[in-house]
Amino acid sequence: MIQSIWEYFHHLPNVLAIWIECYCNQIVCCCICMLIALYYIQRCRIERAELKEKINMKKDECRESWKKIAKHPSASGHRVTTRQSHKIEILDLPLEMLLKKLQSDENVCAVDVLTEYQQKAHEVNGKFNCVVEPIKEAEYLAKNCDEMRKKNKQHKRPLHGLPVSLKECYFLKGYDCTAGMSNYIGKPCEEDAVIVQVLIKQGAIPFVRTNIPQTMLIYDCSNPIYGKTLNPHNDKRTPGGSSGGEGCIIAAKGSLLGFGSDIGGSIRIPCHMCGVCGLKPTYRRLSAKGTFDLMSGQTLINAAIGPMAQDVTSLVIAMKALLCDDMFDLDPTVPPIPFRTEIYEKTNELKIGYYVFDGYLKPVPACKRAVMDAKDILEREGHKLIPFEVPDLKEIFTEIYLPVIFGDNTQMLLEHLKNDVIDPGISLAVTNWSLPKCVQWLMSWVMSSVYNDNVIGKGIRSTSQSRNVYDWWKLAERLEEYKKKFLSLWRSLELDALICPGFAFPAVPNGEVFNVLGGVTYTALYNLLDYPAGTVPVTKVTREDEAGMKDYPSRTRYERFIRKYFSEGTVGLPVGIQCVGLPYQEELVLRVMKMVENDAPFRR
Ligand SMILES: CCCCCC/C=C\CCCCCCCC(=O)NCCO
Repeated sequence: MIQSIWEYFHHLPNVLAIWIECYCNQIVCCCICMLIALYYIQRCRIERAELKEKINMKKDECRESWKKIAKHPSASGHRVTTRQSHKIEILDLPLEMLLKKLQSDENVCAVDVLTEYQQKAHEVNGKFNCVVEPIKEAEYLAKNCDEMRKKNKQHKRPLHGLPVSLKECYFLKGYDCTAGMSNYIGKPCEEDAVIVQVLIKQGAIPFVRTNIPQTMLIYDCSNPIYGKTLNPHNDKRTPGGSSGGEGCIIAAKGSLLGFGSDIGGSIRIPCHMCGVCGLKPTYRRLSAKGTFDLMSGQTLINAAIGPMAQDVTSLVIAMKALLCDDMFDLDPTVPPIPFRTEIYEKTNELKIGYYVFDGYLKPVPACKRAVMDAKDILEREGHKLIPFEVPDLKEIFTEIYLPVIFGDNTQMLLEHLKNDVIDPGISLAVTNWSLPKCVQWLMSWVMSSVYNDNVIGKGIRSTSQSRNVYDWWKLAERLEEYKKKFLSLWRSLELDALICPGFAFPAVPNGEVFNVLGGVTYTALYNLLDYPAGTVPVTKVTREDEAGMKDYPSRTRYERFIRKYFSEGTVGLPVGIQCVGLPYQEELVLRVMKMVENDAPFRR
C-alpha cells in the first residue's frame, strides 16, 4: 500500500506534465477568462468605492453648509437667549400674520425670521432627516430685504422676507440637483428655476432644500445620497413622497411654505400623510421650467409644481404672489391668468361630487370617514353633494397612465440610474426593468398570480413594452378620449368640484411602500386628466377606524399588506381628502379646501 502511494507521488510530475500537454489550450483559455473576470470584478469594486466616496463627499459638503450657518453671527447663542420670547413668537405665527409683521412691524426683520427658521429646520432635520442642505444665499437675500425696508422701498412685496423651502428637484444656481441619483453629483445647475426667480423677486427667501426618493417616481422618501426621511407624526412611518422632505418639514413647523412637484401624487400624498395642505395645479398654471424632469421628452402627462403649507390661506398667498407678470415674462408658455380672488371669495351654492372608492383598492375606514366628514361640512355650508363614480379606473391606470409614464420601456430611467447605488425601496422595480423583455413578461404573469391581482401583471407588462410612433399616437388618442369621457360625465352632473380620498390609506411603515404601490391610483388620476387637485387634512385615525380594519378585504396581496400595515399602530396619523376642479380652476379648488379646513376636526 505504502509502496503504491509512494509510486503515485513519485510519478506525479510526469502525470501532470502529460495532463498539461494534453489540455494546454483549455488551461490557457481558462486562465485568460479568470483574469478578465478578476479584472472586471476589481473594476466594479473600484467604481463602487469611487461612487461611495463621491456620495460621502456630498454628505460632508451638506454637513459643512449647516456648520457655516450655525457659526453665522446672527445665529449666535447670545442673540437667541436674549430674545427667547421673540423666537417663540416668530415660530408660532401663521404665514399670513408673519408676512404682515415682516411688511410693517419694525420689530420684525427678515434676518431674524430667517435665523429662527434656520435653527428650527436644523432641529427638525436632526429628528427626521428632511433637509438635504441649507441654501447659503439666504442670508444675503434676508439682509437685502431689511435694507429695502429701511429705505422703505418695495417692502410691500407679497412674500417680503418669508423663508421658503424647496424640494431638491428645483434648479438652484451653483447647487447639484440629483433627484437622489449620484450620477448628478458634481454637476451644479447654471441658473435658478423660473419659480425660484419669481419667488425671490416677490421677496421670498429660499432657505433649505428638502429630501426626495431616488428618481422621485415612488411615494416614499429615501435615497442613497441623503438617506431616509421619517414621518414627524410617527417615525416608524414614511412621510410619503416624492415631496416627502417638504411634507415633513412643514408638518414639523420647520417651514411655513414649500414647493414640491407632482406627476402621480407627489405633492398630495406627503400632504395627506403628514397632515399639511398642498395644491397640484393644472400643469401649465405655474412654470415648471428649471425642475428636474426624468422624462423630459414625455409630454402627455406632465409633472406639475405647486405649493405646500400649514394652511390653505398660505397656499392662496403663494399662488397670488406667483401668478404675476414676472412669471408670465420668464415663461411665456404659462397662460397669463392672475389669481382670481373673486372666484376664491365667491359664496354661491356649489354642486360637488364625492366618492370614497375609485374602483381599485378600497380605502381604509379612516380615509373613507374623512371624505364623509368633509361632505357633512360642505353640506352644512349649504352646498349640494352628489355621489360620483370614477369611470374605468383600473383600465386607464394600466392602459394609459403607466404606459405613458414608462412609455420608453424605462430606458431613460435606467440611463439616469446607470452604475448607481440603488435604494432598497426601488431595487425590485429596477432589477425587473434591467431583465430581458421576455423575462419581464414572464415576471408579470408570475407576479399577477402571486398578488392574485391582474392590475399588477398588466402594470408590469405596460412598463416592459417598446412602443413605436403609431402605438404612441394611439396612446395619446386614448388619453384624449378618456379626458372627453370624464368631462362629459362631469358636465352631465353639472359639477363645480369633486371631493375624494387623499389616498387609500395613511402613512405606510418605513421601507414598505413598494408592497402597497397600488394606492397611487387615487392621486394619479388627476395627473392623467390634468385637473387641479389639492389636499387638505380633515381628521386623524381613531381606535374605531383601526377596529374597522377587520372588515377590510384580503383577497389580493396588496389587500393583505394593507390589512397588516393599518390594523395597528396608526391611531393619530393624519388623514386628508382631495378637492378637485376643472383645468385652471385652482381658485375654486382652494375655496372648497378652505371651507373644509375651517370646520375639519383635524386641528381641534
Ligand atoms: C423607480 C421606482 C418606480 C416604482 C414602480 C412604479 C410603479 C407604479 C407607480 C407609478 C407612480 C408614479 C409616482 C409618481 C410620483 C410623483 O408624482 N413624482 C413627482 C415627480 O416630479
